[in-house]
Amino acid sequence: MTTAPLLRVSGAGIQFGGLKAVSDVHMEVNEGELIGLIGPNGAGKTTCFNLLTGVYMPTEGEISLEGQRLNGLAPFKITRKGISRTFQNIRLFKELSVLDNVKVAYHSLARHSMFSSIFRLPSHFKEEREMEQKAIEFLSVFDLDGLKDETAKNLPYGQQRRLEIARALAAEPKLLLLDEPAAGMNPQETMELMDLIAFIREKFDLTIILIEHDMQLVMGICERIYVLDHGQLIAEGDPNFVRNHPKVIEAYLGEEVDTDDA
Ligand SMILES: Nc1ncnc2c1ncn2[C@@H]1O[C@H](COP(=O)(O)OP(=O)(O)OP(=O)(O)O)[C@@H](O)[C@H]1O
Repeated sequence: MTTAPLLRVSGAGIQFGGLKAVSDVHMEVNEGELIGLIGPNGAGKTTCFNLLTGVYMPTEGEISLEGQRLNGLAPFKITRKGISRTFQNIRLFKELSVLDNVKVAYHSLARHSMFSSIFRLPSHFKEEREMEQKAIEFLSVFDLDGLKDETAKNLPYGQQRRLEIARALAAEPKLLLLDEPAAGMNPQETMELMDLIAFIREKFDLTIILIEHDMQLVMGICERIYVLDHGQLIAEGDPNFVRNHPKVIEAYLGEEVDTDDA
């Protein structure tokens, strides 16, 4: 018996004016997979994430999650359906506490009504308490619970990156999209982050797509990799297949890249 993929991207693309930033992309991602999305600068990786999360509406093709079409849905609706993400440039509420950053993400899913919030009904307080408890649990996974009252902007860079992932997870996604989560981290932080990604994938039953420039890192943890160049998929397969693919080698020529075994 074959099971349907969690995410299916069929010929998706987007055109900005005369520029086809992404074109005819096909992807099938199964539940539980950890997938790499790589490609040279400007290849269209972030644009793909923007298509998957409703930031941009595809001008061609179709995107579906668990068989449900996502084209045209607003980003918050797509989050509710189960896709959340982090950004290449960290996007936190910098003036809020670490805890509040995670709680804000919960609020987008909260069941309590505007009525119960405005009139401060018991159900409102109960849900608030539960939310806070859950937020602290999330923070502890990322070793940030001890910093819950710290203002987000005061965290060192590596911890801000981890907080961003915690926040994305608070939306209880099925599919987590990580856009260069290790950008700006030192090698030690990067190693720790990769362990953390492997850990949260198991703990929260996640499917993950990871954009990352560090090839060694991608090759080390991803089972399958999609490679984009000039907005088009040029290769897809396991790390070994991809690192030896002539089109991939050609696309990366001129870029400093280390494809040695991780
Ligand atoms: N809103 C937009 N309007 C016009 N062009 C855009 C827009 N968003 C992306 N592009 C173009 O689409 C192409 C792909 O950009 P994208 O940021 O997706 O690449 P990338 O692979 O993520 O690059 P990098 O690795 O440098 O982050 C680029 O040529 C970019 O200029």
